[in-house]
Amino acid sequence: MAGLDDVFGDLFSSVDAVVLFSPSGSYYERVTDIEDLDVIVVGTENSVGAETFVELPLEFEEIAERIRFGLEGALEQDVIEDGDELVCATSVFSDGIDTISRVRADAETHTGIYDLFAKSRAEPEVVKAVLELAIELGQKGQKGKPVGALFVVGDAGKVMNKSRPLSYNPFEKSHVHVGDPIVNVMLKEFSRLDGAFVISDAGKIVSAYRYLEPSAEGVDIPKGLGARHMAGGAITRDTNAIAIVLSESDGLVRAFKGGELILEVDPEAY
Ligand SMILES: Nc1ncnc2c1ncn2[C@@H]1O[C@H](COP(=O)(O)OP(=O)(O)OP(=O)(O)O)[C@@H](O)[C@H]1O
Ligand SMILES: [Mn+2]
Repeated sequence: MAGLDDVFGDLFSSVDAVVLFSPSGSYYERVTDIEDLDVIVVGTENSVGAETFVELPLEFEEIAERIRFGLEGALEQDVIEDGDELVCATSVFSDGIDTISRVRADAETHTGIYDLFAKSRAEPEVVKAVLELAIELGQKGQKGKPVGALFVVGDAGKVMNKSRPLSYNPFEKSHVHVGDPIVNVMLKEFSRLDGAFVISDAGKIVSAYRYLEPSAEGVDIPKGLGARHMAGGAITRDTNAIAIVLSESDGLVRAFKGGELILEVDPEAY
């Protein structure tokens, strides 16, 4: 008679490391007691004082995202290597760890999502709020029609210096922040109009209707993307901003950083 170990034991054979997502102190200690086992802790803070720690800017709700982000960070920090076999332990249904996934580290599936959040000037929550807004706008469009939008996030002073107004700035004297539901409605409304939104590191809407005039020198973005994407990509080379672009023509949301396309998501997949 086979036991559960015969069936599920494979999950644990020839594992290179165990990745614990936000473990409790006692859980962490029990796992580190196992001989010859590399243990990596991933979480928003290193509350267990782990030797090897990868910081998450957010607790991703979606487990696949949480794991992908954690592993991308671990690869980035060289605490795991391409091809490593990993056991990832995380919580889905309770406060404690209740779910195990066996995952193979794959440097090629690098999405850039770690860089986007963890290595940007803007606050992770701000980056997340803008990304979510762009995805939502991509799903619904504006009054049923597909809509495009360009958000430039972070390093706003420099971005303002490399752009000019296309019209009067409706956010001129306001102190409103992205992520606020009312502000998101305004941003969606204004997305029908031309130009870019400029957002500060802390999420303040600095301006709408900006025409970006970055130098396009050394910018390498995929062929076939138009002026909005070129301007969005180029401003991130000229400044320390990131750009999140919703395409009106193909419906995809793209993020640029350092003049490069680093993330491409289909809003319909969310
Ligand atoms: N330099 C720029 N700064 C700010 N906004 C711009 C700039 N260039 C273009 N846009 C905006 O992008 C809109 C679409 O332009 P275009 O079709 O060339 O871009 P695109 O990259 O093909 O985007 P889409 O995929 O949405 O069509 C323009 O109507 C304008 O609002
Ligand atoms: Mn176009």
